[in-house]
Amino acid sequence: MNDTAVHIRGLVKRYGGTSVVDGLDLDIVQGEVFALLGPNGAGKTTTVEILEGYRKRDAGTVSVLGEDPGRAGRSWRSKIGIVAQTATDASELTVREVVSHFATNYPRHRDPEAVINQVGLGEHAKKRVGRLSGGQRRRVDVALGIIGDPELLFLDEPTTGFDPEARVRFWHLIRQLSAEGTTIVLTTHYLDEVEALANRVAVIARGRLKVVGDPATLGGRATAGAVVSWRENGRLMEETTANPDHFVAQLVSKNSGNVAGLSVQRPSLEDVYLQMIGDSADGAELRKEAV
Ligand SMILES: Nc1ncnc2c1ncn2[C@@H]1O[C@H](COP(=O)(O)OP(=O)(O)OP(=O)(O)O)[C@@H](O)[C@H]1O
Repeated sequence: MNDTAVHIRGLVKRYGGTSVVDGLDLDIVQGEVFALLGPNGAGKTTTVEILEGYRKRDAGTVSVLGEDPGRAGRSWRSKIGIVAQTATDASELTVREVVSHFATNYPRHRDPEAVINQVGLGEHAKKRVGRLSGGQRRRVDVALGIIGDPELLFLDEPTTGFDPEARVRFWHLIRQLSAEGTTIVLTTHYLDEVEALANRVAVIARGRLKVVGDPATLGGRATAGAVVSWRENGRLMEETTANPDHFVAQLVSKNSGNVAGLSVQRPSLEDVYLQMIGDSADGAELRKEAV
């Protein structure tokens, strides 16, 4: 059985002679939550829109659920869910009307009421979409993305504008969809979202793949040196060590089991991501912009 949901080899997209996607290779396995991470303008949305069949490529091979998105038809499209970066237009229709109407596009769709509740809009079902707040309207986008019960769901910066409670609720929904077998391609700038949701993450810069892997171990962060800190006689002490388990055991033993303010910190996903981006030309550009 072919368990590859997305297969990309040598993908190129050019605008005015500049390659904004520049020889990208990626494989996304069925059932995984796969995150795309990269600075503004890295080529993430362009790549995703090619995978969705909404942009033409200039070179390379692309297969999404076994078909070329540039040529695939209606039955393929009905297996794809999309939450695009640009939000749904303000509508005079109510949330319930919009979601129910959208459902009729799909041969096999979820129950509109259940979906409205899942995205946390149950008490706003009778409100016109145009009267919702920005974050609530974004939740309508998510509802429309999942109403067709997609096999593959593209989420392009889905939680922008969400309040913290809505984000946690959204994460719960994504985990639920993933547990049911939906493959999810998530583009986000929130590193905590990547850590909370993604099985694997690809870091893209200037249209090229820099690294792909498990967010927990990306860039060797799980085995990188750790900073152990603690308080001794009222002073803050710090030690960088490649073997924090051993160091902490010694510290605990030396202090008869009582170490004040003990903490062990390994590089965060943000640390390794910024390091990777900083190592590239994009980082140099970002630093230049920041001056
Ligand atoms: N239709 C277009 N015509 C010309 N250039 C374009 C077009 N669409 C995108 N680009 C350029 O391609 C590059 C990649 O854009 P893209 O939207 O894919 O980046 P991104 O990684 O999704 O960025 P962000 O994080 O800001 O959403 C950018 O430099 C952008 O200006």
